[in-house]
Amino acid sequence: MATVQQLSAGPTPARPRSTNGTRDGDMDVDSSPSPELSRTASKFGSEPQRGDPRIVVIIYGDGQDGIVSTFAEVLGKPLGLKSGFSEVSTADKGLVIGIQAGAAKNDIAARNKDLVVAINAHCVDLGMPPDVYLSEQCDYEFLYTKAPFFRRDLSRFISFTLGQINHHETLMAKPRTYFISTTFPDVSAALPNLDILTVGADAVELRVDLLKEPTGDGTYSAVPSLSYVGRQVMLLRQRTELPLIFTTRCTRENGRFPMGDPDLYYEYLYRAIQWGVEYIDVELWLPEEIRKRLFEVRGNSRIMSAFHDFSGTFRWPSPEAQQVYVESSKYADIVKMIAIINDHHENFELEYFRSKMRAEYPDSPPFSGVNMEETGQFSRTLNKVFTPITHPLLPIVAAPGQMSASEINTALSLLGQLPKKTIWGITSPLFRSSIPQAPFFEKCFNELGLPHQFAVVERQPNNVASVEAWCNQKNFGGAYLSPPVSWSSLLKHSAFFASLNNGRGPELTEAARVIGTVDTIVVRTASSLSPPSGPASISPSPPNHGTNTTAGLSSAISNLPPNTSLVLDNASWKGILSALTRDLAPSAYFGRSAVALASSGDDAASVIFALRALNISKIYTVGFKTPPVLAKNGPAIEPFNSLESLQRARMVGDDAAPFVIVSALGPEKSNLVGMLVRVFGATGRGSSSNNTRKVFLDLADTASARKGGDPSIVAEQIGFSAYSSADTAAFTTVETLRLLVGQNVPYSFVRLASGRSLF
Ligand SMILES: O=C1C[C@@](O)(C(=O)O)C[C@@H](O)[C@@H]1O
Repeated sequence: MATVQQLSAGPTPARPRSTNGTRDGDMDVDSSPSPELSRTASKFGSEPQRGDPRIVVIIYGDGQDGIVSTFAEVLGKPLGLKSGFSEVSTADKGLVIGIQAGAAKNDIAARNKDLVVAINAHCVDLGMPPDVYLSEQCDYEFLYTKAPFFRRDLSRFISFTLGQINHHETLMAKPRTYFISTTFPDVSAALPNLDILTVGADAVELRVDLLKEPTGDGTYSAVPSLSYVGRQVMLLRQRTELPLIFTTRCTRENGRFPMGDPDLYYEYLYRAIQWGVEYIDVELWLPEEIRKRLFEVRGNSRIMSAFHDFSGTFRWPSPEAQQVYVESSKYADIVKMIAIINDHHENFELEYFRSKMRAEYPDSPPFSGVNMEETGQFSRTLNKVFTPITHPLLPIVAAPGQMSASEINTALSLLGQLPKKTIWGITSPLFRSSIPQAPFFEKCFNELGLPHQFAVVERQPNNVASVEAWCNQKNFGGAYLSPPVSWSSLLKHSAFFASLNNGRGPELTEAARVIGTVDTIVVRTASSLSPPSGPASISPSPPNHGTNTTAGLSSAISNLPPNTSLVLDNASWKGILSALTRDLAPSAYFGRSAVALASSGDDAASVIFALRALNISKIYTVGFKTPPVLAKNGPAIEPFNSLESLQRARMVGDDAAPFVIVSALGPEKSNLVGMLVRVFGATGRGSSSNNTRKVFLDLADTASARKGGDPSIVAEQIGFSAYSSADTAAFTTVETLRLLVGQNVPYSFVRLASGRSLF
């Protein structure tokens, strides 16, 4: 199962090694060989980890003890209240402890940092700032509003700060990443348009130096106060699931943050770490001890070292440029260098610098390097790690020459770097989607300036090999398959697929291999095969296409362009995982048991794979036989094959009773599903000792006619949190788009664009 990331005590969990954009071949899941297939080495970057094992202590304000139970619920732990840190002992392991703010002040400084992690939870409705002493002393600070309350925000905050989720490795393994530099004086203005603004972005930068805090007399404070900034971070995080980048750009580097007092930077940047901001921009000019300290105390946040040269005399081939790179690398998870150039050829000098640094310092962090102004725009199309982008809806561009995602893609396509492809949605007659997919994909492509075409086609119902007609084309750009198809029958029946890679077949991700079915076919070209900042020596072995034959199959002619490889993947398990962890931290699931309902092992496979990623310890199954590859090295599997077995599962102690029920049965089985939900709902809440609501996920198509009532309504009535196929479908679409076109489209945009209300 997922590797356990052990974190050291104190605010400074051990530094996970920077991936440097390289793909790591290790997967902790079942790894029995499938020799006929070449496997893609994909790491569970965003797969849940156990994270920080310390006791979580929530400091709460007067009358705000409700927030302690919400934290406990989200973490899936029982809670206890104490009147000081000195009362917390190892006997409290496994609990979430609440301490009232007044009492916490007495001994927070003397707390045992190896034992507890202190989180100051402050409701901004009660006024800002929070108690200054507590803010300084705590490990992390959670700012929230009571009405509306955003549980997703709390779940993400606590999962991130405790190291249960972290998207950095996944992002660095993407062929290209972008961040949008917001330039609003007050982010409230951005909130209504945030979904559209962030299409194509992998992270959102908050330019703290550009925020304008009104002083009340018609002017603005020279530096926005931490109170103002904290509220802005909170507002942004409540409305976007994307990682944030916290930037205090100085006056010399095109920003407004004064340079007179470097300690001010430490104060703001450290507070951003405490707020659980994912990326912290640390300027290179800051004194080394400040950069070093920030790096050491960064917890799970990642440091983006930043260097800008506006002099016009900076030269990429100079020894100074290399020195800047080396110095930046010392305390960084990403190195960013940005300069004004005078001539177009200097863009090529930057490219040479990029590859030289990669070759000379293969272990240094991923490098983001671009040039400014119009002359430098070419470099913005070539940079692959966190390219800064703008959007027409922003008040100003954050730097001269910034381009939007759409402009970058348009430029790439004009330069022949992003050839027009056809992407297919391959369905079969029985699986026509209730939501028209073509207009949605077209909308995304339009918004992103992608030249591709999208079309939905129907394959023959009993002939999986018929998909090859769309895939074996020169301009094939990838496909999603709904319903998914078994990869083994694809290889068995399709001469084209079997012949790829010299007869070894297409690449197969670990998820697709274990789940057994494929719902996404990704096209990899030689350039997209090598990660953005991986060692220069990595070179993909070009597959030999053309006239390969495999035993028992006639020869197949591949029409794919040379140096092209196909990857069979499965995105749906990620959709399930994301839906299950939207409002709960992964730890709420660790070690618990689950019920999975499906009418076949194929339908259940992605559910089991997702439950396994959540470290579920036991799965009771209904209606299917678990495929052996999934049963191996995973949670214990117990089929409900009699009333007695069901009764037994009901009677186990509360903590062992099923906590999550996932049904992949069709809408015609709603009666049965509702009945089972009632059976397990009757055992009450998550356990006698904690108050986490149980979870029910119904994967039945909500638009189809049901037989019997809606089991989600039943579930909610008896105290479950219920999620539907619409939730998983939107998360799966996010993943599918990421896989097919390499671009991030926010979940909220997907829900909005598919005509559904948000959350
Ligand atoms: O560092 C950068 C890059 C940038 O300066 C640009 O050139 O696009 C824009 C800034 O907002 C960001 O912090």
